Amino acid sequence: MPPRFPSLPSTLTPFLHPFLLSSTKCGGYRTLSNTLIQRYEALQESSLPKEGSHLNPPPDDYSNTAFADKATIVVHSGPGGHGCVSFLKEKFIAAGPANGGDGGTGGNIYIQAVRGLTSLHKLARRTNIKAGRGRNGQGKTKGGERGDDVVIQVPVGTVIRELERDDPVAMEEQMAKLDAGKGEGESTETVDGKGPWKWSRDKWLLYPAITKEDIASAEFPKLPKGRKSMLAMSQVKAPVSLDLSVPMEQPILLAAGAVGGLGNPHFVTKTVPRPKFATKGELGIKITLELELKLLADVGLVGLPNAGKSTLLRALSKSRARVGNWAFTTLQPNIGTVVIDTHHGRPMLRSTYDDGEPRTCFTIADIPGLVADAHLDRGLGISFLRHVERARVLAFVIDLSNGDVVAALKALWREVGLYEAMKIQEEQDAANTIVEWTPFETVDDALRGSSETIVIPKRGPTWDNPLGPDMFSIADKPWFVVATKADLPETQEQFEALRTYIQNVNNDMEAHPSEQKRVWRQRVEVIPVSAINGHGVEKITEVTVGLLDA
Ligand SMILES: Nc1nc2c(ncn2[C@@H]2O[C@H](COP(=O)(O)OP(=O)(O)OP(=O)(O)O)[C@@H](O)[C@H]2O)c(=O)[nH]1
Ligand SMILES: [Mg+2]
Repeated sequence: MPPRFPSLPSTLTPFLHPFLLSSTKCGGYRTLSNTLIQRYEALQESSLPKEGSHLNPPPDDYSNTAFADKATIVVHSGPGGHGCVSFLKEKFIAAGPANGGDGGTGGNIYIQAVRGLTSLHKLARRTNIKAGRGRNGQGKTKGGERGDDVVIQVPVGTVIRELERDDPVAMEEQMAKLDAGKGEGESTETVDGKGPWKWSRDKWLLYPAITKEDIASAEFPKLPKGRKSMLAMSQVKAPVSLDLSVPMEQPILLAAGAVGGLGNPHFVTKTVPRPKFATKGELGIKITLELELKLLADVGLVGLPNAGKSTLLRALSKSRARVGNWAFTTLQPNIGTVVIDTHHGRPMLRSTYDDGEPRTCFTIADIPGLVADAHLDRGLGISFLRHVERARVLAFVIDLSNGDVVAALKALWREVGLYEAMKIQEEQDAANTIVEWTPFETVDDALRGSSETIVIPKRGPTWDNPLGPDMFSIADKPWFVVATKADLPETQEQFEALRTYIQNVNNDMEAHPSEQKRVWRQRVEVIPVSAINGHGVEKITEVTVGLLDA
């Protein structure tokens, strides 16, 4: 068929600007006036933004988005402040009563999943996170101030697992229990060994002017047991294992600050009216945690290398992802935020989260290009596919100027499908693992080599085990196709081929490109865009919001 309008170049622009070629009632084509054609052609010629603009940047105009999806941190709750040894000093009182204040409680460590964060890179840089120490008690029965709390904010979709815990108070309690079990009625006081006194030197704070004789003759009271603050009751149960998949209104307590020491008035007895000692504050808890961001972004851009994913991200957001006319420009994910409500006037689109709260933005992840056999770890392989698995909606970015588009889409789905099949197999293997172990209880056992076989049953993720195998399906995710580089010549046929193919998939006349059985069954959209000009990209926002709200 001859071109419908011979004077126009055969690019896809007609379907980006269909009004230019709309047919009239009588079936013929509306004749465009010469001036309109001229303007249109001028638009065509100057259609590529000049090099150096935001959407067609030189390769060195980029900023690396700091991104990390894993972090290991050590959190320390604050140690308690020391109790104070002090005595009232008044003009006519020679030896005033004890009035040392208690030490302040150490700061707590909280954790909270919030919307708006997209990466763990800030946490990955900070290995140790410490809450403030409680202040020491002071004279005149003045208690020490509390230590500063720390709230660790993580993106929604973070899974937290405890690797190691050092809780001195709990350890002490355990030891005390063991001791109590050994000799009934025996005192649990620690014996320093050297002196005649029954006290653990590192637990007590002594008056600076105390003499050896004082110590030797002093009746030290029973050492207070390792104490915990009331807050410790509401601490997350050890070992910590959390799957923070929804935003939290209130942070939760990971590690409570340790209690402060007791001031000397606590130790006043008839025999010791002016105790020259107080206790030190307890030590805080130290927990090593492994954080992993399971949900990467709302939308993941899946495409072959050089398809135009990073340019598309630039067109949709303020991202300065690196763009270059070669494969593998992008080596790690760039996350961009698409703002749909700037809080100036009416929002561009109305959208809400599952909990009814209005959505003001969504995130897009531009990930490295996918090559054939990526599931066998070619190209950036598995690391790339791991990111695909984590997006809520997938946008397949197809370059209309680069050969057979239907084949490109099928190749992308094939890789994703193969990866998924491999992952499911791996997880099933892991889930059915048989662990053999030999609990030698007696020497006889060891000699006979008796062993016990434990089969760990297949389990899905639960609150206790959020890292349990999850039988996810990538083909189950909502998806759409972005046909990009529509400004280039000879792309219209490719777009038509792609549209026809997707229509057939939508009408069940073609198999789903993933060739999986359980697939997302709703209407798949094909959106033509020219990302480099920013044309047609609003439709992507509209479709994405529709899918996220569904
Ligand atoms: N004409 C035209 N060129 C485009 C368009 N989008 C991207 N390009 C060009 O295509 C090339 C590759 O773009 P990128 O955005 O870096 O592609 P990518 O998919 O991120 O590439 P990798 O990160 O390597 O996978 C660049 O030279 C872009 O200027 C478009 O809509 N029209
Ligand atoms: Mg890129």
